[in-house]
Amino acid sequence: MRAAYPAQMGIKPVPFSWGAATPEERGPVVVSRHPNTLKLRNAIGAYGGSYCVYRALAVAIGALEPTHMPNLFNTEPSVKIGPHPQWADPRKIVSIDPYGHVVASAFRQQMIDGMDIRPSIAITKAHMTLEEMTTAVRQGRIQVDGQVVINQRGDLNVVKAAVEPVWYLPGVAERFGIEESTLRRALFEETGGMYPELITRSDLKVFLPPIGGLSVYIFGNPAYLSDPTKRLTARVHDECNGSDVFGSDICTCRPYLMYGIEECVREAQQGGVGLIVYFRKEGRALGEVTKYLVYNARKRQEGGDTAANYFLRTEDIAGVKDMRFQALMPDVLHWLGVTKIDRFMSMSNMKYEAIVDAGIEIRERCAIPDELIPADSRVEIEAKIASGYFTAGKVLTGDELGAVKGRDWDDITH
Ligand SMILES: Nc1nc2c(ncn2[C@@H]2O[C@H](COP(=O)(O)OP(=O)(O)OP(=O)(O)O)[C@@H](O)[C@H]2O)c(=O)[nH]1
Ligand SMILES: [Zn+2]
Repeated sequence: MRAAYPAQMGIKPVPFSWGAATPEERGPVVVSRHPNTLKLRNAIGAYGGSYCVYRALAVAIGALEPTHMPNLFNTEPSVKIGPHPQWADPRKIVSIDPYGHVVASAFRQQMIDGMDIRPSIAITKAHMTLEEMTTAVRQGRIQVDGQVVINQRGDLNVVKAAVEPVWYLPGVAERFGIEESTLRRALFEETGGMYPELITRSDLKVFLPPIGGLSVYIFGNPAYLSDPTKRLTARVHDECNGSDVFGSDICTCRPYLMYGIEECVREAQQGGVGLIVYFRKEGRALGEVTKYLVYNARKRQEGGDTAANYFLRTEDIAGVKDMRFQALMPDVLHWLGVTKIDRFMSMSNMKYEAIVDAGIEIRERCAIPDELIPADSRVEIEAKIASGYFTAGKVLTGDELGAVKGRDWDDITH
């Protein structure tokens, strides 16, 4: 039987030095409670982000052997990313493991010796078919070149990566200007006391939090991302399932994402490279339940759903208007070796400031074109612009904001 709190005796965490220049000097992130690894753990939490809970369920019902170790044969990255100088700076990357994709090769010997070490990043390649790209090709906005756009249907050739969070707690605390102990206490409390080691094992500095990660989509040659002589168009997007997947018209999320992809494709076809980073931070990281509660409150508001009240309603319910904390977001750009972005497909001042604060130059900010904004999402976009989002146009105030109204629920007949 595996003890919940193993005796301290014999505990010998694998040496680990965040921000080291090579994976060998840095050491592997060892978090598994596999019997071979239990006493060697140098991190808190579990592999797999939020999916560790499903793994628990699989073990609980007997569908998965708790001692199963992955066979990583042939799972290596489809393209080489890095190493980049940013990886050797303990301050530049604090929320992902820059060596997360080279685990199988860098720590081969440890794995042969029986250690349970897992990649936190996987890099593959794919084709993707999107209705908007099919239309772009049909309307002649985008040409088929056989490389980036591979056929008349507008199918795209991409390299993509999945990245799970790996937090270096002193670095995360420093990024937000707080004490590490304050961060550890809040993480312990707000996860229902789920990770006692946050409090009891201050020697363990790495935490794999049970949250969603991010996906990276690269259009064109991935090596160009870190080449300052090549142009880069990029969009960083936070998940909005209702719009991104299901086409809800209350916000601009999918139209902006698709516009970003089209511009990435265009950049890649002109000899540069395109990048989309997609974060699992639903509803500004407040979650979809909060988001829908806000939608209800907005639509039932006396005087209608107006831009003037947009953020107030969110704050009433969630206590804050945003929990995405973009300060950690640029880590993935450092991982990719990005030093400047030529065209940034976003109006968000929070994303912009986080990237510029991380020392990455943004040369041009590109707003979503007016014709792509669904009527009901005027409320959102005008409220965002009034709160500081980038625009080349007019910033509405006072009564003007109150006059921007969304669709009434009365219009919905069922
Ligand atoms: N809580 C809440 N979240 C929303 C609402 N509408 C959209 N969202 C979320 O807001 C986030 C929007 O992220 P992005 O599409 O990256 O856009 P942005 O950060 O606002 O800025 P841009 O880059 O200019 O598009 C996503 O996490 C959405 O799920 C809303 O009414 N309430
Ligand atoms: Zn949205």
